[in-house]
Amino acid sequence: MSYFSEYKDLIEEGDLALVWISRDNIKPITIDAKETFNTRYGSFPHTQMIGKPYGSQIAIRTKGSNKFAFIHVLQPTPELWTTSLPHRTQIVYTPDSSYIMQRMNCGPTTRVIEAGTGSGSFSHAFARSVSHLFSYEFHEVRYQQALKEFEHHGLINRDKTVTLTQRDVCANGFAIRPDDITSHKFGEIEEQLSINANAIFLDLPAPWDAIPHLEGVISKDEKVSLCCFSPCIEQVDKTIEAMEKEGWTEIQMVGIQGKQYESRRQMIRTLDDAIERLRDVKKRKSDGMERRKRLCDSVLNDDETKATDEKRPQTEKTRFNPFGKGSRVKEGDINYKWKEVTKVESEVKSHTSYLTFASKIINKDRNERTVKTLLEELEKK
Ligand SMILES: C[S@@+](CC[C@H](N)C(=O)[O-])C[C@H]1O[C@@H](n2cnc3c(N)ncnc32)[C@H](O)[C@@H]1O
Repeated sequence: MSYFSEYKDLIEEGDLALVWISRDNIKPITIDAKETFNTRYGSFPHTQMIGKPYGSQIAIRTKGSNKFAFIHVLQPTPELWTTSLPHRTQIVYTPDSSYIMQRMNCGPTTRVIEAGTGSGSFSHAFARSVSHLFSYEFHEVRYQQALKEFEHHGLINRDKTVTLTQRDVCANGFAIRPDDITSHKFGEIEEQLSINANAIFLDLPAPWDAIPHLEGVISKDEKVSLCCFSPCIEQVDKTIEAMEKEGWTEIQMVGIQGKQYESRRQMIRTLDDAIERLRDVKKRKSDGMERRKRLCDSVLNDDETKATDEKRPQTEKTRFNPFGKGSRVKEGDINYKWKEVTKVESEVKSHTSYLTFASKIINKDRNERTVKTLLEELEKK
């Protein structure tokens, strides 16, 4: 099965599962009854996970203490995989990949070319949504690792969602033939794979060398979208030059700036609360001054015992104070009033590259028959 596009309820032997330790710490594991997942908080035998529903919390008592350590076992998604995958290269993160896919109108009929495959982060997102992904990687070891991973994850399956090919696309283009190193199994009379791509994503150091090779492998009868992912503005400049030379239009460069928005509850504080708080501050100030004066007097009078034994006056400090100090109240406590607020991260994290988009329509002839059929269908509605 494809772990990334099909859902299942229960955790089973042999499954690829993602262990959520914290937001920044997610680890992929293959469920095996003989294995144990070790963390610095404790060890979790896989047998405790098997048979439980995905999303379950697994808790263990930590060694030498009465506390609990826990993890959550999740089903893989392309988004979670992006945050947990083994990095073989720089990768494309979800804020960029989701934007790119919607800009290129990716859907169940899209045939995508992706180069290079790298760590396969974007490949997993494409594979879930599109009709077919043709992914190219020229580095032999990275190609082999990606092939093994895609097979294990069910991306190269009977429906052949993904075709992975070892190729330098800048030097040799995108056409796939029987003597190429590729995951595609050629039939006896098949001479060349029909690619007919309508979306192309290039994450390469020199996309301008790959762009001239696209003409022969893209769809001729529909609008084709292209996106190049480049960290430097000089690369953008050279890419745009190549796009214009090769007849690509609607060129636009975009940068994604992502921020995390956290939803939380904030206690509603009234004017009475504010007045009470000011009274409390004033009282504690005068109590403190008096105590200090008494302490000085007793030291001057050499009355040390009295000074140390003197009990501190009771203040309102330990009572709940809606302005922060005092006893803590759990967020959402039903004894207090709350409102929903949004906390925004101050830092912008997701900008890793410039995204240069373009489009091309090769065959601009109006197909009168198709237009007539479409208009007739519209009229019927
Ligand atoms: C930054 S990584 C791609 C990361 C990928 N987008 C991801 O999300 O995991 C770039 C990859 O392109 C490959 N590459 C560079 N030049 C290439 C070329 N001319 N043909 C094919 N692959 C190439 C590199 O080996 C590298 O693995």
